[in-house]
Amino acid sequence: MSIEASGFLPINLLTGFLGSGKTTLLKRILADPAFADTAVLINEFGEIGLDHDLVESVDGEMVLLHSGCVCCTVRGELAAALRELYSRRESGLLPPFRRVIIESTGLADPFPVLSTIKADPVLRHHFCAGNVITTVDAVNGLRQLDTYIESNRQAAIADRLIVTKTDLEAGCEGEALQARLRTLNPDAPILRAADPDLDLSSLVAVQSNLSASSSLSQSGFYCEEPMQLVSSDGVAHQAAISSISLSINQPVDWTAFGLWLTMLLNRHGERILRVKGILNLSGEERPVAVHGVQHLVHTPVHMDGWPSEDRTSRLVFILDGLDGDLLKRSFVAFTLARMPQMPSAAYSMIAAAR
Ligand SMILES: Nc1nc2c(ncn2[C@@H]2O[C@H](COP(=O)(O)OP(=O)(O)OP(=O)(O)O)[C@@H](O)[C@H]2O)c(=O)[nH]1
Repeated sequence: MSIEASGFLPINLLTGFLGSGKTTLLKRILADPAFADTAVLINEFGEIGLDHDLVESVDGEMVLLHSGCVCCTVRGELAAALRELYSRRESGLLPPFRRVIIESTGLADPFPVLSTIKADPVLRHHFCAGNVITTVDAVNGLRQLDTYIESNRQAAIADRLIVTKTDLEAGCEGEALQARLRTLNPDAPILRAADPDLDLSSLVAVQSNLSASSSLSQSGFYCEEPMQLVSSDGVAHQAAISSISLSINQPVDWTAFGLWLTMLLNRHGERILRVKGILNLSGEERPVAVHGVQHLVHTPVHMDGWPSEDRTSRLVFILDGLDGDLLKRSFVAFTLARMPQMPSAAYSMIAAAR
């Protein structure tokens, strides 16, 4: 009996390190009419949540879990949000969605997230295990696996490993990354996001040979005792990681901003794990989404429109050991400049930051 036929609603966990392409993959899945009946929960690290704004024009229910990481600070909120989704579905306030996808933060340890769902008596009776889908960045993935234990855990627990950004990949890192992933997780298929034949239904499909109730205990999805993994340098991070959110309520000059961001990531990319934002650019009606992952600045993308009346430009940075105040001061110096040249104060702060 397939799980969908059993009446239990599969919960799929979409995980993967910061900036590895979770939201991009989620948008691709939700754009497929086959997944129209999907409820989505998005969790973000950082006080301004942006992903729900970046996932544009999605039918269905989308819930943003605010103010912290789902694996440590908002576990209760996750369980409550799932219960609420279910009860609204039952009372007809929501369409009868047939699966849930949770997009975790890029820093989430997936094990506590999964245990949270298993531990909740209400959820256990209505939901069942779907797949853990883990995105791995072909450009930054090896370095992230070397440095961050979360990245290893995310790869190890995956039912499906999706290597992203293979279109940007240089040199022979691809093979080394593949070998590392195989060591961490010998069983999960390793797929490429760029593969035109990537079968999305195989990502969110559920184990068809298990009954819903047995899958809760047998699948790796619900793991009581997380396996112990140690990053290659033997150091678990966490303490030094922080996030800062910046906003600016006047139109931004793209040339100056692009220069500021490029210099910043160039100089401090090692310690800037992620930057993302929505910008209100001078002379542009539509907002522009900007993304950076360590030293990599992605091509900015024009969004279809503003997600709300709010036209404020918003940026979120996730930092590892970099002084957030200094970054803020540099940003303020940048925003005070009226000319499209790099304001010297911002420049010198970037250069001076240690
Ligand atoms: N070239 C290329 N860019 C990609 C690919 N996948 C994602 N990106 C880009 O990588 C950047 C980050 O992608 P997101 O989907 O926002 O990553 P994320 O994992 O959701 O990020 P966080 O939620 O902050 O952890 C965006 O600019 C994407 O367009 C890919 O396969 N190829």
